[in-house]
Amino acid sequence: MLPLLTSAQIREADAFTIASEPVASIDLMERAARAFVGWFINHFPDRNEEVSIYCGMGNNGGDGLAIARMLHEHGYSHLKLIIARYNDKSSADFIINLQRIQATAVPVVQLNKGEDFSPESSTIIIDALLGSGLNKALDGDFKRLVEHLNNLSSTVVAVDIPTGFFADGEIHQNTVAIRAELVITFQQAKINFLLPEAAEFIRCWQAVNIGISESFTRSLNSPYQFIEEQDIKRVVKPRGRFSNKGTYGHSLIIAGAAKTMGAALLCAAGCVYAGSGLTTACIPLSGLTALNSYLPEIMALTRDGDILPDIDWARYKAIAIGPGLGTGADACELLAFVLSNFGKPLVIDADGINLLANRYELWESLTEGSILTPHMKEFDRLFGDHHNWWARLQTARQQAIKRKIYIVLKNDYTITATPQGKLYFNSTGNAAMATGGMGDVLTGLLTSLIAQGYTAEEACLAGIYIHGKAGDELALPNRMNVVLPGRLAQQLPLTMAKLMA
Ligand SMILES: NC(=O)C1=CN([C@@H]2O[C@H](COP(=O)(O)OP(=O)(O)OC[C@H]3O[C@@H](n4cnc5c(N)ncnc54)[C@H](O)[C@@H]3O)[C@@H](O)[C@H]2O)[C@@H](O)CC1
Ligand SMILES: Nc1ncnc2c1ncn2[C@@H]1O[C@H](COP(=O)(O)OP(=O)(O)O)[C@@H](O)[C@H]1O
Ligand SMILES: [K+]
Repeated sequence: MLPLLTSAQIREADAFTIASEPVASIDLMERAARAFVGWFINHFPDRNEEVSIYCGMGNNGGDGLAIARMLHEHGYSHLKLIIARYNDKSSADFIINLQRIQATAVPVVQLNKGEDFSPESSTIIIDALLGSGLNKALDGDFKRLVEHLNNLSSTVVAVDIPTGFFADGEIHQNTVAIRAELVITFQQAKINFLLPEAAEFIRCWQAVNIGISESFTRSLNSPYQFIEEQDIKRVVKPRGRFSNKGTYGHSLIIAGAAKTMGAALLCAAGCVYAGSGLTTACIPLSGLTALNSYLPEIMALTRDGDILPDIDWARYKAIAIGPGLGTGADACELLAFVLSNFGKPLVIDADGINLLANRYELWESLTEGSILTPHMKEFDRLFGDHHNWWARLQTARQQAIKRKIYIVLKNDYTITATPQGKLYFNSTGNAAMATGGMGDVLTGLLTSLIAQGYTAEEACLAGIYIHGKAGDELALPNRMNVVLPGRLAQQLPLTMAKLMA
């Protein structure tokens, strides 16, 4: 698990590393610049390309100066350095690096307050204007310069953070920040890189290690954590010898309606392919033929109008409710019936969530440890409108703590909020998975893991990781534009086996 830090915590971790390693801050800057240059050279190996490096006067600017010097040493022959002298103070390490670059042949241009910009012909721009020291929205000269740079057709590579983009906290709709093709960021992704508001400013990012103290970083006990493959490998367990279907639990999927049977089928598929020993689907009678022909492995418990199904609660180790269920009175009665009788944590998705949003009294019977898997719209239906993702994160955290539940907020980087107040960001998955029914497969997968004896937290973290990883395995090597949910379900056994190896 990689802890993700706020800007304030990053400053603390930098200071701790400087004092305890010990390393002089100018040498830490040198390390950061070297790490940046390593990646830059890999991506842009042409030494004849015109590169302009825009520097502020703080440490981000100091990095830019060191980067320019190193690129010069690596033979980049068309470098230009532009220093935006918009602040009254410069940092000590900026001044040292300015002296070092002035001893080279790299041309340096100064931009003073209010001054017009000279034409820019470079194909690559390195943005080292402002980094994690950003303390207010851009205005005045910085705003003008960033807008000017964004209007060019050059490729922008940002140092640590695109200038104007806050590393954490709310991103407002009218934010002005550098639009970077690539951000080479120090030590760890910044929290806001993982939220959808980043899409406008960050095409892709790469974190480079600069040796910030890992033990100190962990000791900060950040609520924000980034899931790594090794975390999941530690959790998933291969099937044992002498095991049988009873070893891997019985799951019940309560889903589907006459015209949304597909949701029930996909959810059941996610469940059975993820290894549930037995899977029963509680579906309307009209869907029975479809179920039997799509997945003969699944047993059926049919529903008939508003008559509540006869569920033998003790048989099931895990129950999911919601995909394609509808939001009518029948569905609502059914949800209330399950909530008050099962007595164990549930996985609630889709219409199950919509029903909870409409009937707040149902929350009362929600068992602690249950898992809710809303996408953004379902989340806002449950907890009210949010104007940005940072606010949504805070609500997810508060609600997960208050109700002692797991909230899996689905997105590019799906976020799991836990009753302990952690927010885990998932790193797998891709846009080929943005297809109706994909969430149904995830619900089945989570239910399956619970039936197999994983804890709710293990099921959430491993489930979302495996789901995204299966999507990556299908889409990325074949450059597929779309992956269908049914195909993804079929991939799960292979994805899981690889993680268990
Ligand atoms: N502290 C360290 O040890 C390290 C820092 N590094 C670099 O240092 C950066 C942070 O440096 P700084 O803390 O000096 O901050 P920045 O270089 O991001 O910003 C410089 C100063 O600009 C001013 N400023 C902030 N927002 C502004 C705005 N909207 N308009 C005008 N002025 C504004 C602030 O006074 C701020 O301190 C990181 O992003 C990273 O690039 C790296 O060298 C690695 C090591
Ligand atoms: N761009 C993306 N990157 C990563 N994962 C994605 C992306 N788009 C969709 N997904 C995943 O696909 C699933 C979609 O779920 P959901 O919106 O509930 O779909 P549905 O309700 O149609 O089944 C989620 O698990 C989500 O994380
Ligand atoms: K920057």
